[in-house]
Amino acid sequence: MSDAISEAIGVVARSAPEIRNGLAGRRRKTDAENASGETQLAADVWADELLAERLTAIDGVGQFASEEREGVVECGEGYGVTVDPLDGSSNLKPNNSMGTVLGVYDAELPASGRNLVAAAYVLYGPITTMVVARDGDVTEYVVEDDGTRRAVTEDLTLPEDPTVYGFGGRVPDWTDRFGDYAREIEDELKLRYGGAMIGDVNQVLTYGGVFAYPELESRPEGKLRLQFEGNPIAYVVESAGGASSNGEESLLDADAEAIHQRTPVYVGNEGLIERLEAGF
Ligand SMILES: O=P(O)(O)OC[C@H]1O[C@](O)(COP(=O)(O)O)[C@@H](O)[C@@H]1O
Ligand SMILES: [Mg+2]
Ligand SMILES: [Mg+2]
Repeated sequence: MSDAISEAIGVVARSAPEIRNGLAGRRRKTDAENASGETQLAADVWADELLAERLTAIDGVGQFASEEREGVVECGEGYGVTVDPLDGSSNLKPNNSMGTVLGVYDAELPASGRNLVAAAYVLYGPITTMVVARDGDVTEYVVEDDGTRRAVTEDLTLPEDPTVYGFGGRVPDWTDRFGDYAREIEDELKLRYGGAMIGDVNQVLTYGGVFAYPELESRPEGKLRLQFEGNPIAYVVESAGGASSNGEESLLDADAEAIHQRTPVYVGNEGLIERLEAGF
């Protein structure tokens, strides 16, 4: 069974250069909406289909779910695999960073983050990198054009002295308690917000700090999805010595109720997440 975990990580790595190269011709909107009610880009649909085909073919993968498809695909016996095929796809038009997010759950989907056995993401930045968390270790790789990975940072951990923050959502839509927290953080750290969770979280992992897509007045449940985004990113950040929260508890402890359920997401250095929870 554990081979299926490596296989899933390998499939995402090997697909990354292909996904990157296929983006240029797929920047247009389709007429379709995903299960979260967002208009899909041609690239979202294409990356979803490519990853679905390859991940469901792995022996030991029993279920596949994606932000870009309604239901869970049953494909055999074994792990539940989730993907956000393209994270931050509204960045495709202005040609800014985007990512791909993978979660491997040893449980039926939707599943608690405590059932994750691995999580990983690809960052399509100036170079293509991949961060993989497994068995408590986090490794950063450069992904070569042929899809092979070269480790560049082993035992990745958050720097102790945080320097950056990035918070999503419109400021007037923030709740008072999140606004109060943001004001404190603005005094201490430097704003870096790129509009793709993966890019924004990767700089928190690199420089230390905090990323949030918070609860909003108009949408207390926030924007990001627990199964495809919140849990895998929490698993990576916690494995790197940081912390995660939905405002009350670790994202990994949140109840999994529906495959596309949303959640507020707060991840970063432990002290910064503790302060957030203390003010909530
Ligand atoms: O445009 P906003 O409101 O800042 O939202 C940005 C957030 O939405 C997302 O783009 C949602 O992910 P998708 O692009 O996969 O739907 C996150 O990557 C990002 O953190
Ligand atoms: Mg996303
Ligand atoms: Mg997406």
